[in-house]
Amino acid sequence: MTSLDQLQAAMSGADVEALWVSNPANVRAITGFSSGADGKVLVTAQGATLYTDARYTVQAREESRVPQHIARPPETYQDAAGRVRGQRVGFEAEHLTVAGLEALQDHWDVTLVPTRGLVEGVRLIKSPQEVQAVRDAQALADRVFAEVRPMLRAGVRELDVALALETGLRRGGAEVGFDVIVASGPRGAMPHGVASERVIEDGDLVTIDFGARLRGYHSDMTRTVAVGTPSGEMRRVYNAVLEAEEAAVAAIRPGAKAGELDALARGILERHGLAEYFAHSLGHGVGLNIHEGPSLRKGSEDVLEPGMVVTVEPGVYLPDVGGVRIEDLVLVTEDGHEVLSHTPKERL
Ligand SMILES: CSCC[C@H](N)C(=O)N1CCC[C@H]1C(=O)O
Repeated sequence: MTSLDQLQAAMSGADVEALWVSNPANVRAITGFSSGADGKVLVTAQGATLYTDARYTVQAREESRVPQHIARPPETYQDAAGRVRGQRVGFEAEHLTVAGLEALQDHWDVTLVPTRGLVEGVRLIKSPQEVQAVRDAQALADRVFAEVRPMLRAGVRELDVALALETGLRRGGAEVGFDVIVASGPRGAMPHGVASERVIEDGDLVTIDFGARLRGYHSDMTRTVAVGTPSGEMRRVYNAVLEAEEAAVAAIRPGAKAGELDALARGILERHGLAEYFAHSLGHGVGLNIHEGPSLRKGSEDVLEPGMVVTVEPGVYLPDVGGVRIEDLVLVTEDGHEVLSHTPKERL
């Protein structure tokens, strides 16, 4: 759903006449072809061509918004060579492998120019259809969380909670967006504590971070829930994280500077003496990739615009003790924001 016109304008700004796109999500963004990992795109002033192989003839015809050329290397490169001879051709420096670059050098009579973030820049602002896909993915995740919430009790393995979430997402027609994080008790100190065999205990806080992928688009949400009564220390941590999260969400609007949102959340945790345990950024954009721009991190100069979809997910991680993270998925609107994740947050 990426606008080709916008991409061609970005290419001009980067002083390239053509662009060789190898990043799977970028291939999908330009063409709609869902097997982006088995495709490449050549964008020129005339338009875009999807290159993929004969396993995808029918699928590419059904899905792609741009003309397709079915071939395998080296024929792929030979066909593209004729379209770009003598030009300045950009390649995606952050994604093309060394072998991939060598293949271009071997087959093309062009000036190859490393580029960064051209397609990603266009992907920052979601179209209405893209927003709908993220919205639908999150609505499914909210429904699945509500179904699974009653099983969060002492005696249940983290793995079984993850399996129930995964099954719910799959039954709902989605893929599992990323490895489900279920981090209970002391494991909560691991921001990426994917579900383990640990058995949840009475008094644990359990951090659950999961998302659906629907029509290629992700959702992302974290809730930390109490099983029984957690310690006073962990309840204080929970309430501090909740305060930081709610304040940062409330500050989301067009023109907000991503670095300042991070600083706002970090400042609240600082007041609670917890900033040193906030071990990651405040959030990130979400779309075809679970992590994409804009970046809501310390020092980020990204500025929010309507149509961006971002997470707000402060966390505090106390080694050997436990952790808390609370995350909402938020759409930046013309006059502020809309929270897309509707799962209630516990008050401890
Ligand atoms: C591996 S995908 C993780 C999704 C999660 N919501 C997330 O983005 N984070 C959890 C810890 C911080 C943040 C991250 O930067 O990975």
